[in-house]
Amino acid sequence: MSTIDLAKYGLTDRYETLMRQYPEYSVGRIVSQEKGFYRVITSCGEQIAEISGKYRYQINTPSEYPAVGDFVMLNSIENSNRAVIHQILPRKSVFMRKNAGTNFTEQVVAANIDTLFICMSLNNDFNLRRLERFLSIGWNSGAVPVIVLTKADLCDDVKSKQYEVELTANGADVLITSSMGKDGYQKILPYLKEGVTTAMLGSSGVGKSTLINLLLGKNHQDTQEIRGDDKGRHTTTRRELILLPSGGMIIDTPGIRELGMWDSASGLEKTFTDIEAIINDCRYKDCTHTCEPGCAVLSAIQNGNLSAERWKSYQKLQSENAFMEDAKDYFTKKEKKYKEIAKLNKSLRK
Ligand SMILES: Nc1nc2c(ncn2[C@@H]2O[C@H](COP(=O)(O)OP(=O)(O)OP(=O)(O)O)[C@@H](O)[C@H]2O)c(=O)[nH]1
Ligand SMILES: [Zn+2]
Repeated sequence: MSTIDLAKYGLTDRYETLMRQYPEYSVGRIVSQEKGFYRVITSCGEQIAEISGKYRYQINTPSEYPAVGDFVMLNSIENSNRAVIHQILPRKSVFMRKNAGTNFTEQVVAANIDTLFICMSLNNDFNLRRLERFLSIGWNSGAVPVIVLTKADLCDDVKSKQYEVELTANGADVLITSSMGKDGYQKILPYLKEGVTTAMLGSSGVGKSTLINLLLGKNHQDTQEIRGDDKGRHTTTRRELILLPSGGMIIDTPGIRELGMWDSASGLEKTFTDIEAIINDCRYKDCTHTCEPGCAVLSAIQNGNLSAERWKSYQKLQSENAFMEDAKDYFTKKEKKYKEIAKLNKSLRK
């Protein structure tokens, strides 16, 4: 059986002390959250875990659910790669997302991030007010923000912009990067030490994925083989807490991205009124805009009224939104169901 050194995954003395309260369980760190289960890295490898019914019943607020980056106490189910989560160890830092318009007020998008890279591009995205907002999200979380100015190759007054940012940064480090040159991301490397957890925050398109891919040296969508499946099927799983070859980790979740998504209170519709109008002209109400006759989106792209890039960006933001909606829906339903079952059990025992 493989033994994994959890220090690489950020298990420090702090957590070692905290986990001693639960000698009956072993420790693991959540690397991704999927519909209905978590992937947890443990000293024996990756396991698929669910929260115990008892823990779920004790949950009072959504923030008590485990999230990517959490250290959890679990017990493994023998002869399987499954486990049950019984406790979350106290968080060192936490990123919350507020859901406007629902009673689902706060949700944890990631936990235990040490260093937060706040990315802002030196060209179109440059906006000191937004930087201030991101900095406050960073400081509030408990992580240490580091400002990463991207796309230096597209800016001809780097020095003066750097100066403005340093005045706004209020003590946070400011790094200049470009993903065009081979070495444009080197300044980030000193922050990626073994056991350190990082994340990238910033508006869409500032170059976060490009930087992450450079740091990884490959595309981070892993293809994993499902073992024990007679069809030898392949599935794509997205690991959201990723170990970097340089040491250290990066957390890249749709939730974290979403924190950087909105510049103001405006929603997707407001940002993409042009696309919403085009979609209205599709022949079919349930048009998927992929192959249908009379699809207004496809013809707008073809005749140049809509750029394929803008369409791609819209779809990306849409799917991030859908992901959050699904998660919200799942939690609400599951919570309700478990509470009902627990109540029923309680009344039967009386
Ligand atoms: N010129 C230049 N272009 C860059 C640089 N970094 C990224 N880009 C380009 O900018 C575009 C957006 O980059 P992404 O890495 O997808 O941006 P992102 O921040 O991950 O965007 P989201 O996934 O929407 O959050 C891509 O076309 C990149 O090729 C850079 O340093 N210089
Ligand atoms: Zn269409």
